[in-house]
Amino acid sequence: MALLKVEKLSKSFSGLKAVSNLDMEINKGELIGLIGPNGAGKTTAFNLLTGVYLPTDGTITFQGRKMNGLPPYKVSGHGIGRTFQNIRLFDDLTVLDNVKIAYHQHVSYNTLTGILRLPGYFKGEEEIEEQSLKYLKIFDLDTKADELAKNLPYGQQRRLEIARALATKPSLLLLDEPAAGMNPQETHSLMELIRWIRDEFNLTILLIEHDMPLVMGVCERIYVLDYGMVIASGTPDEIKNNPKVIEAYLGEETI
Ligand SMILES: Nc1ncnc2c1ncn2[C@@H]1O[C@H](COP(=O)(O)OP(=O)(O)OP(=O)(O)O)[C@@H](O)[C@H]1O
Repeated sequence: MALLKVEKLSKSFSGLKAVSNLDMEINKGELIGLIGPNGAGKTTAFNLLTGVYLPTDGTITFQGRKMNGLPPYKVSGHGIGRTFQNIRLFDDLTVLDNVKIAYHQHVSYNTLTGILRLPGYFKGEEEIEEQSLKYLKIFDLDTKADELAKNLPYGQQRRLEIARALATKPSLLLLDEPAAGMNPQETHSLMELIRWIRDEFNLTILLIEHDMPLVMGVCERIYVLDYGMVIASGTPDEIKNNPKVIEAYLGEETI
């Protein structure tokens, strides 16, 4: 059974079909790319998958459960985590607090324990801090734990967003242009990191990206959207050589 099955998923904005009849099947452990020109519907697809938008039509099935109509916090609770194209950190909180906030929903102490500050509460807080630092270390951000998020360079903010998404303990992680604004060296190490977190955390990853070396280097399969529709899907080699994709997106120079 596919981990994520998307059938005939559509979303219209006052007549504009942003996503149209999208079919997609992703198996556990896969690393999948979603590419296409600007305005093709990629971010809208992510917003549908995470409950930000209600589909106009179609179904989303995740781990055998229908996800249509669930609000974002419930989708996240079921194990779909994401990052955003426009970084959405809490700018005026520290790097550590940005991760702690995400981790909070997974620690088991009840409200009364929290209100009364019983020993279980402190154990919970300690555990959150320890785990959050662990995530920061993975992304080489542990030495920045006490800095304000807004003071980090752009590439580090992007890594912090991924760390925060991981702290929600997803089984499916959606990354929206993780390499945007990164230099080639940062992009290369991000590519290795994405592979590593997939293996280390048993993740399935779907990523939107315009950086073709990253997509082609890291993804096992790729879906290509154009005007909201899938125009091709396949391995990086199949996609690179697909005339429709070359015409709509990649351009002749990539052949
Ligand atoms: N909330 C909205 N209201 C109206 N139109 C929208 C909304 N969100 C997206 N659109 C439109 O839907 C289409 C798809 O947009 P979307 O952002 O999903 O594309 P994209 O493939 O992610 O593009 P990019 O690569 O530039 O991020 C575009 O024409 C966009 O203007």
